[in-house]
Amino acid sequence: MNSHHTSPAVEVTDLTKVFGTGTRAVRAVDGLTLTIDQGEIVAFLGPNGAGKTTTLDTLLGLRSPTSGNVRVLGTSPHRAVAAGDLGVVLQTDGLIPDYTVAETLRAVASVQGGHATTDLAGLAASTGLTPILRRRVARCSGGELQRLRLALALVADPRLLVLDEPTAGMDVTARTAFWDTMRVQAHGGRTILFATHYLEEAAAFADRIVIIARGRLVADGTVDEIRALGEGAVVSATWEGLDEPALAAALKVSGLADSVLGTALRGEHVEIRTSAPDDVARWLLTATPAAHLGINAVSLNEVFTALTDDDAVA
Ligand SMILES: Nc1ncnc2c1ncn2[C@@H]1O[C@H](COP(=O)(O)OP(=O)(O)OP(=O)(O)O)[C@@H](O)[C@H]1O
Repeated sequence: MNSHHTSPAVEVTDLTKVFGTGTRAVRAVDGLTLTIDQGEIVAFLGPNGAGKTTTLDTLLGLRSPTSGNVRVLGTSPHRAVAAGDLGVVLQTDGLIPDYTVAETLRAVASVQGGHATTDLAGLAASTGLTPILRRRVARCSGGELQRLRLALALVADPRLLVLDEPTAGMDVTARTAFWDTMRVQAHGGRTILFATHYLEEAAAFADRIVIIARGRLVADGTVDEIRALGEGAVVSATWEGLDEPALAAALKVSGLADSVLGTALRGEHVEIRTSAPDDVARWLLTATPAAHLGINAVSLNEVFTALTDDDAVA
């Protein structure tokens, strides 16, 4: 086997990208190191301005690093693109409004030359475009356009597919349909790297979640590993007639106040985030009027906010 097949799909080493100079310099990516193996499906998350797009642009050869190194499938981004190994779905691109979906597919396939699939009908079918092949680009919905962009990215059957917020602005139905299509494409060892703001879709679709903030890596792991970074669990219950002072007083008497990381009270619904969920649950059931008890892991959203919060201690 040659190194082309065994090398990582993506190797980012100490990548830094600075825009501008002097007092106006922006460190968009700040010493990022990341390896993605072939066949992995990775979600790339971070708040606005975290450096996701800049990192992806560097991987695609659209920007050069200020320092550090980026390799794609064992070679430079430019070589990987030239070899047809890299498929890309970006937030903006130059689709031609007057072309139909079919014409767009044919045009892109023709410029890809020898790398392009000869089975455009099959590609259209697998990306859900068959019913709209004769529709003009100008008349396509946002979700249809993204499926078209996906099909264009797949024309050369690339081994690495990079998508920058592919479902931004889609409604829930369109997002679900898009990821159903993506599932079909995530076969045969294709590596998929996508940036997103939607934690649920990262958790539902990716094997691995990479979170960056201010250009730096803040977390990297499976969905369960990321979730486990959230401290404690949330015990929820209904408690008739409860108000904030009564809750504080009851917790004080319970002897469990030290384990409590936070509380939220909405009407009769109380949530207690705690490092001792079993003890808090037992106390609620045996020593208080609380009912309808539930214990849940801290949500991914809460973990994400805690990890990427600007005020968080690094
Ligand atoms: N061409 C540029 N010139 C100057 N600054 C830039 C440029 N491109 C990006 N930046 C800055 O670099 C930082 C990272 O931006 P980037 O677009 O990579 O973040 P992002 O994580 O993709 O954000 P979003 O989720 O909002 O798309 C931001 O502060 C942004 O303003």
